[in-house]
Amino acid sequence: MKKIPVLLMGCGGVGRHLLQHIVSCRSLHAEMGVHLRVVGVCDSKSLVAPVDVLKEELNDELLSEVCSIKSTGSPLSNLGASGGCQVFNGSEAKRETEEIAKLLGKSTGLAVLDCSASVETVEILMKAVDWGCCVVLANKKPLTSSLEHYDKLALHPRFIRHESTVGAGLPVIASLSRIISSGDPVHRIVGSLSGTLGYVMSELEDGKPLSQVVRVAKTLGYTEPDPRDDLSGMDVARKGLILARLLGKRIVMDSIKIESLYPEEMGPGVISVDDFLHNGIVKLDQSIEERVKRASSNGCVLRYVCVIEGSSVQVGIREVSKDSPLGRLRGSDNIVEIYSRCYKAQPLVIQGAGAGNDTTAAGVLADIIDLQDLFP
Ligand SMILES: NC(=O)C1=CN([C@@H]2O[C@H](COP(=O)(O)OP(=O)(O)OC[C@H]3O[C@@H](n4cnc5c(N)ncnc54)[C@H](OP(=O)(O)O)[C@@H]3O)[C@@H](O)[C@H]2O)C=CC1
Ligand SMILES: N[C@@H](CC=O)C(=O)O
Repeated sequence: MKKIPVLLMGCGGVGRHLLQHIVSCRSLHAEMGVHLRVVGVCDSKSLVAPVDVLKEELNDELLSEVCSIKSTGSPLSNLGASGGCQVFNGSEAKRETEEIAKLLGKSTGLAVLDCSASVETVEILMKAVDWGCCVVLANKKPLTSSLEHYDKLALHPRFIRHESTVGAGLPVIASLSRIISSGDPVHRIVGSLSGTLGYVMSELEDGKPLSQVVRVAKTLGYTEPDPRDDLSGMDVARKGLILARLLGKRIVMDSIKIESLYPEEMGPGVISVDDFLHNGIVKLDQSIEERVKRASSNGCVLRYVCVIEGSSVQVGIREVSKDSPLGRLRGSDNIVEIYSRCYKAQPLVIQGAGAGNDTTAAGVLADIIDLQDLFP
């Protein structure tokens, strides 16, 4: 049986679903001759790991306990050391995470999984790459910070997978990578890349207020931890940047034109998430309702669209015909249209659920299995 050691950073909605998928797929993976050996789980402050990471793993019972503790909103540190596992907190957790990555990266191999929404993981990811670890990302931030970080992560393409960073579990990165490696030049990508904004726009069409649908989108697991990351267009811009960089464009976030759905005075530096969701966003209900009605009187609907063409990436609201593929999109579905030499008149179209913890975690799991040939 091939053993793949994995260390998970981030145990929120996506991370917990991933652990549940790993456990529920045990017999399927055994039939495939693969066993995922969980050697560490981190949240923002703690790490839980077996005493001897070379020989032991966190067993399925413990993984279930981790999931139930985190699903109540409690910190991982509540777990307490028991049953052969150790809990490290604060700077000790960071140090120990690095020790595990160094030890296993250089011996058995290790897949470091980033299911956090933090930019702080970049530091360990950079070191993990140097130590020979594989990296699997749901987190878009490491790929959308500086070009220096991007280049380092992308240097060994066989060692990195990040399908869930664009379109959640949809095969967007895999399809685009195949087109690129076949030498088929991609001219243009047009897409609705946000599950949250797709859901919001189609619910607005049904006459619901923005404030209400954003709160529902959060409970459904579609939004980023701070839904303003979606509403500002930043999350879509990150996806656009990831696709553009995959196409070889040397661009940075500052060069992307982004339309935000809320004004600066409701931004993260000014009011809290709770304040925004309970008091701020209701003030936007009327203006967006009017915009939806204006579009409807033209036979159109609003969609938050990303267009990548040449070295330009633009993201913002567009009025599109109700009968167009973008206009027919419902709920959290994403659509990505890729135009290339081979897909010139009719684009290659990828469409389906583009957000949600279940599908995102499934995408991460498929990425890990895709790396199996790199492990002894
Ligand atoms: N939900 C979706 O549909 C999709 C999500 N994604 C991406 O998946 C990622 C996770 O999303 P989601 O699960 O909803 O987010 P959550 O906020 O639910 O979970 C984030 C987790 O990351 C932990 N964390 C924060 N900082 C660090 C750190 N420095 N090191 C280790 N762990 C850390 C948090 O710890 P603590 O619990 O202590 O706060 C928390 O457990 C995001 O990057 C998101 O963009 C991608 C595609 C689709
Ligand atoms: N918040 C994101 C989640 C996936 O990346 C979205 O709504 O698309």
